[in-house]
Amino acid sequence: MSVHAESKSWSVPQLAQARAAGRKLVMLTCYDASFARVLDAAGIDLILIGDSLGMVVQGHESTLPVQVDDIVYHTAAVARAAKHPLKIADFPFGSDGSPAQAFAAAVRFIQAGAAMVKLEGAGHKLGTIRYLVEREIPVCAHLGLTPQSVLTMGGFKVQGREQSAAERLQAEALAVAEAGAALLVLEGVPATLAAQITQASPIPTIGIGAGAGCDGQVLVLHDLLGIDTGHRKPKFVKDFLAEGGSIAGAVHAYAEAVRAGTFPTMEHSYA
Ligand SMILES: Nc1nc(=O)c2c([nH]1)NC[C@@H]1CN(c3ccc(C(=O)N[C@@H](CCC(=O)O)C(=O)O)cc3)CN21
Ligand SMILES: CC(C)C(=O)C(=O)O
Ligand SMILES: [Mg+2]
Repeated sequence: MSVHAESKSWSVPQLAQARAAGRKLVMLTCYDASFARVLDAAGIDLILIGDSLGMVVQGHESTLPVQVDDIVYHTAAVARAAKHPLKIADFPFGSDGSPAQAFAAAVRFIQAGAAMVKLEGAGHKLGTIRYLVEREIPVCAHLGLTPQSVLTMGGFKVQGREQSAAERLQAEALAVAEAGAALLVLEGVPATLAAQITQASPIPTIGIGAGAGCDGQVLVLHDLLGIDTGHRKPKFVKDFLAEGGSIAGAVHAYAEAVRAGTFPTMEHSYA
């Protein structure tokens, strides 16, 4: 039996309560049971079974080859071991193209142990968010640098730098909340813009490369452990293993830094 830093299990309504109480939300990606035990014991609030597994576990150049079966498999492994964190399963590319298709995948994610599902984008995805929420499936939105848009973006590029793009992002953030999303990941967005979006947002925001003004932070687990995944390292990545001294210590150091507001600094953000 592991010793848990937090004894409670997270529920979706508690996300808004944490935000109202001024408590930062600490999220990490995780793909297997052994690491899930470490994250659970360290008191991580939210675990994302991210489609980033395509790059850090499967060795692909992008997240595009990931399948629904892969997310189901890894969600089940994580859910067996992590009891307290809220588990969020990431829709892989092409699995959320229509509301009915997304619903079928979401049911598999929930039955594998997820409590929430995450999808990239707004636009036609707003209808899908509404469709899932009406069917009692909690949804996390994801805007800004959406890695599944790598082909149209022409690479993993910071989003919202021009005024028109910033305004579009602000409108999308309000729209996903209006459609029923309960959480919003902001990735690869200038820190000032992410802070403005967070202030205007009716739902909590989680940043990755979006500055310290968000309501919480997320990182890819392998990045926090300083593992060379063979891909270009984004500016927002910080190796916590050096200061943490061990894998559990690194996860702990990350959680403490997010809660204290000492991570990220501008060194790990975009101006
Ligand atoms: N290990 C890992 N960490 C991640 O954060 C991550 C993945 N994999 N795979 C899926 C996506 C891809 N991500 C990425 C990948 C690269 C950059 C990157 O190199 N960005 C440039 C931005 C340049 C600019 O537009 O100014 C950078 O210099 O940080 C950002 C996000 C985030 N996600
Ligand atoms: C980087 C996070 C937000 C993600 O979507 C993933 O890990 O797949
Ligand atoms: Mg993802």
